[in-house]
Amino acid sequence: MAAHASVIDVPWSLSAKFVGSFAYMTVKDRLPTILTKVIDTIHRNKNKFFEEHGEEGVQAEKRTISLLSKLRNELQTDKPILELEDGMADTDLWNQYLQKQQELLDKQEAPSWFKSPWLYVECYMYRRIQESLHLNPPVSDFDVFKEAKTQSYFESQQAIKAICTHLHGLLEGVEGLPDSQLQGHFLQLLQVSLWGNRCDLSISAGKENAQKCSPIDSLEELKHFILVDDSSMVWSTLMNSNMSGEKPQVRVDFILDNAGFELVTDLVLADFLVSSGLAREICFHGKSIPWFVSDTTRKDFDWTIKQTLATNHRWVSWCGARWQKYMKDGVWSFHSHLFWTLPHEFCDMAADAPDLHNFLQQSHLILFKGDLNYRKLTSDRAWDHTVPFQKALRGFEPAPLCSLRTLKANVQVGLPPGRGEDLTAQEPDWMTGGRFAVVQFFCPSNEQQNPRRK
Ligand SMILES: O=P(O)(O)OC[C@@]1(O)O[C@H](CO)[C@@H](O)[C@@H]1O
Ligand SMILES: [Mn+2]
Repeated sequence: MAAHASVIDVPWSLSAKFVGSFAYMTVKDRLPTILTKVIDTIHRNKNKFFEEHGEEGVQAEKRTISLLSKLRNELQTDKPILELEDGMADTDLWNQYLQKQQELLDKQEAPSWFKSPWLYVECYMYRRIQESLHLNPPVSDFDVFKEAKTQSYFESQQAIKAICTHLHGLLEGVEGLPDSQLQGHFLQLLQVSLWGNRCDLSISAGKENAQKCSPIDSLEELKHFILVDDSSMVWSTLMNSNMSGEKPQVRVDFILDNAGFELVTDLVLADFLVSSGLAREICFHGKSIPWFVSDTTRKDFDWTIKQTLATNHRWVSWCGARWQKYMKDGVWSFHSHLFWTLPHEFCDMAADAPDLHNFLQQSHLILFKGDLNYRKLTSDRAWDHTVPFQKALRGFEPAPLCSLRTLKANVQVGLPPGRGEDLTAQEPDWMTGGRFAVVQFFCPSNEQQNPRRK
C-alpha cells in the first residue's frame, strides 16, 4: 500500500476524512454517543450538585450541559477546532498544537473534527469535556466517567477473585523457584494483563464490558490470537537487568490504561514482579483528568486499592493490604504527567516533555498498556503492516519498552509479509474488534551502555 504523505517515509495520519474508515465511524457515531452519555450523567447528578453546592451547583450543571451540547454540535457539524479558554496548566500546549495543525493546512482551511487527525480530535474531545467542567467551579472535580468505571469494576468481581487467589497461590512458593518456573508464571501474568485490555469502555461507548470468567483458564485458547509475541524478550530484559551491576535496583514502569479489571491485572503483575525479586521498584503512570471513558486517574488507582482491601474475600483483601503497603513504603509510586493527556505522538516526548522522557530513561522496562498508547507509540498512522516496530516509533526509544495491546484501531506494524492481507481476508475487522493482541517489544541498541540503568 502506498500510504505516503508529503513527509518521506511517514504515512498519513488516520482520520475521519477517510469516509467509511474506523476513524470516520468513531467520530461520526461513537464520540457523539459518549458525549450524550456524559450530558445524561451530569443531568442525573443534579440533585447531588444541589445538595453539595445549593442553587450554585444547579446553575453550574446547566452551564456545563450547555457547553457540552455546543461541543456535540460542533463535532457533528464538522466545525473548526477551537482554542481552549480554561487557563489550565496545559491550555497553552493545546493551543500551540492547534496552531501547528493549522500550519499543516492551506490558509483557507481550518482544522476540524472530520478533517484533522483522528488521534488529535479524539483527545481534544476529552479535553473539552474537562474544560466544560473546569469553567464551572462547583462541579469542576466531578468525574463524568466514575460511575461507569465503578460499575465495570464490580461486574468483574468473579474474575478479580480468581486472579487474586491465583496470585496468592503463586507467591506461597515463589522463593527459591527455578528461573524456568518463575518465567512460566511471569509469562502467564503478562498475558493476563494483556487480555485485561479487552475491558475498555470507550470502544463500547460506555456500555458494560467486564471480565466475567477466570482469566487464567482462557489463556491457552487465546494464544492463537496473539499476532506478535515478544514476551520472551521481555523476560530476557528483566533477567539481564537483574544480572547487571552489583546491586541491581530494577525499575519497571507501567503506562497504565483502563481502570476496572485491567488495572487489577496490572497490579497483580506488578506485585509478582516485586515479590519474586524481578523488580525492586514499580512506577505507575496514569491520567491527570478523566480520559477515554475508562482510563485510570489517581483517584481510580487509590479507590481500586481501597476497594480490594475492603472486599469480603480473603485473597482479594490480602492483595489490597499488600498493595497499600507497597504504596506506603514507596516500592510502588503513582505519577500523572500532563503529557499523557495531550494529543502528541510519543516521538514528540523528548522535545515536548523532556522531564518525563528523562524520567522514563531511568527505567529498565516500560510496559505500555492498551490501544491508545499503541496509537501514540506508532503516531496513529497508516503504516504498512510489515514496517518494523522501531521504524514506527520514530526515534522514541527511552528504554526497553513493550506494548501490551488488544487491537482496537486500524494501526498495526511488525507483521510478517502477507500476514495482514491474510487476516483481512479472513476477518475484515481484525484490527478493530478487540479479538487480536500483540506483545510487541523494542530495546534500544545502546541499552547495555546506559550507565544510569546499571
Ligand atoms: O486504549 P484502550 O483503552 O485500549 O482503547 C481506547 C479505544 O477504545 O479508544 C478508541 C476508540 O474511541 C480506540 O482507538 C481504542 O480502541
Ligand atoms: Mn483506555
